[in-house]
Amino acid sequence: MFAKLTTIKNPQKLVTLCFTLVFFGASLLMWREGAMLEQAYISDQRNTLDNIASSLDKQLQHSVDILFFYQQAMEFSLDTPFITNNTHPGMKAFNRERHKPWWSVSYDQRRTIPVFGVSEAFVEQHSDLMRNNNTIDRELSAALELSYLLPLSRYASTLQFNTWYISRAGMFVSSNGHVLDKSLQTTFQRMLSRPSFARQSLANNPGRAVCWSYYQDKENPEYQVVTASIPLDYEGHWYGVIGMDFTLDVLHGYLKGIAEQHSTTDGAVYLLDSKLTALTSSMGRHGEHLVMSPVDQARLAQDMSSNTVGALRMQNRFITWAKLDSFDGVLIREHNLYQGFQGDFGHIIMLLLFVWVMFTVLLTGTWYFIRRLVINMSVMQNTLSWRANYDTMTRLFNRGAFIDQAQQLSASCRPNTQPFSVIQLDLDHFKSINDTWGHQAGDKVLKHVAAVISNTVRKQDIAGRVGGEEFCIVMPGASIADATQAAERIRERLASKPVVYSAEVLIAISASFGVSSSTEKGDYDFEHLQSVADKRLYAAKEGGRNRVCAED
Ligand SMILES: Nc1nc2c(ncn2[C@@H]2O[C@H](COP(=O)(O)OP(=O)(O)OP(=O)(O)O)[C@@H](O)[C@H]2O)c(=O)[nH]1
Repeated sequence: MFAKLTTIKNPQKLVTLCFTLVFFGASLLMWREGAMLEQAYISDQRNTLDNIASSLDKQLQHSVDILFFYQQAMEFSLDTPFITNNTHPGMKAFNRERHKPWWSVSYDQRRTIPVFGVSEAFVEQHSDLMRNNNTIDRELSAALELSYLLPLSRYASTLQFNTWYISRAGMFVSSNGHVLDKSLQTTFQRMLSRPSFARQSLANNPGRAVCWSYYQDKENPEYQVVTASIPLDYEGHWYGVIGMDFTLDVLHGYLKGIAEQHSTTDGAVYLLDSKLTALTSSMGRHGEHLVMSPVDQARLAQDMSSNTVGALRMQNRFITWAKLDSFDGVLIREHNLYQGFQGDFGHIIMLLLFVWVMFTVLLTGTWYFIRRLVINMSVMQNTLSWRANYDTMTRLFNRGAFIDQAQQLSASCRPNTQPFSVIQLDLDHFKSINDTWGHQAGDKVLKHVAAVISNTVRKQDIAGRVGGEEFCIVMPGASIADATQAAERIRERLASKPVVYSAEVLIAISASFGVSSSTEKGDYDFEHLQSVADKRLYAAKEGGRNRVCAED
């Protein structure tokens, strides 16, 4: 195992790979933690908004229940009126006033709110209006009974700002009352034009359900209300509409209060109508703080088409939404990134991020340190292994490694009887170079000789320094003649050029060569071939040096 590891070519790459795996593994775990926290955050946000929506729903439903109570009271009155003929004081007053452009009838000044009305001519001008003399006494009776009940609504803890009844016979009752002057006609006209009235016709609301609408007065833009309205029908005839107005101020105050109750002051809660227009919010009377692009609105609408509560991330904002049961709209809560980080979940995420950054820094530091260590070890190992095989001065194989290589080569040539030759080389009078110019000069000569050998032999040949000033070359595929020629070339190159030791000192050198080959006797024993070459080298020395001897 260790041996395998030591032969890995790029241990630093392996270290980097291991650290990368650890980094990605740990980051994945952190990311998973973060994703789980995000889910918990989303559920928390949803629950909070769901609670707010339920509270608002409860309040609105309570108001709507009161609206139904008024409707039933008026239906009961239509069924069993207390005014049954024209002799009744209320009827007498109505008959006196009905032709005036504006009028009021009140039954008991202390307890009731007056019933206000417009003229006969006004009624005739409007296609939606109709004053039926056969039913007007019943309707007036019902309106007067409602005027008894409406002052009580202030004791019910509801959100409404104004409760009213508008009759198609040209009269109305409003819990906020009215001044008896010509503005009454304008008020009546405005009430007719509001969607809360128009949407309650038999054609527009065949199911006779509660209708929610938003209204902003064109002449007085500050007057903005959300209205719940229900029709008043009796014996198949549509008499009028009972409604409740909730001003944006009231709704804003309610949202603000409830948001504070749920400790959600760090994020705004908005009330949106069915067209996803923000009506009001916990931040301000209007919903103008909410900025939603058409794309965001489309995403929200799509999400809302299949759920009643949900959450969406929009750029750097987080939106939770909940549909309201009683109101045809939606409540949304907006949290920006900064607000998100302020809460408990934000703190945990920050801590997680901090741990991840610290871990990454430590891991990077450790990776750098270990990588450097491994690189240094690898360089040291390579140097040691090179030194085990090579001669540091000449950069040729050292004696041991050369003999190993030469034996392997001769063994590989033997099966095919491929020629295999050996050249043994010894510098002439090298001692006198050392003695004359010093050991440094001798070393330079040895390097020069090694360079000449390396540049002269072929790629497949191997050269080594086998003694002090002794070299050996093995040549696979070379016959005795080829090897002799090669030895001759080396000899000539050495003898023809002196070694430049310094500017003034040129050292003339020569060498003697002994050559042997398997082509002589079919002998592939390297040691034997080397000893033959050695003997011939001595013969060359004996014969006067600076020569090649290739035979006995
Ligand atoms: N500078 C240097 N000298 C070396 C090194 N190794 C061996 N020598 C010297 O090489 C010389 C070899 O001398 P000898 O064996 O007498 O041979 P020679 O002087 O070349 O004479 P012949 O071989 O007979 O021509 C010795 O003086 C060694 O000290 C070396 O690495 N560097």
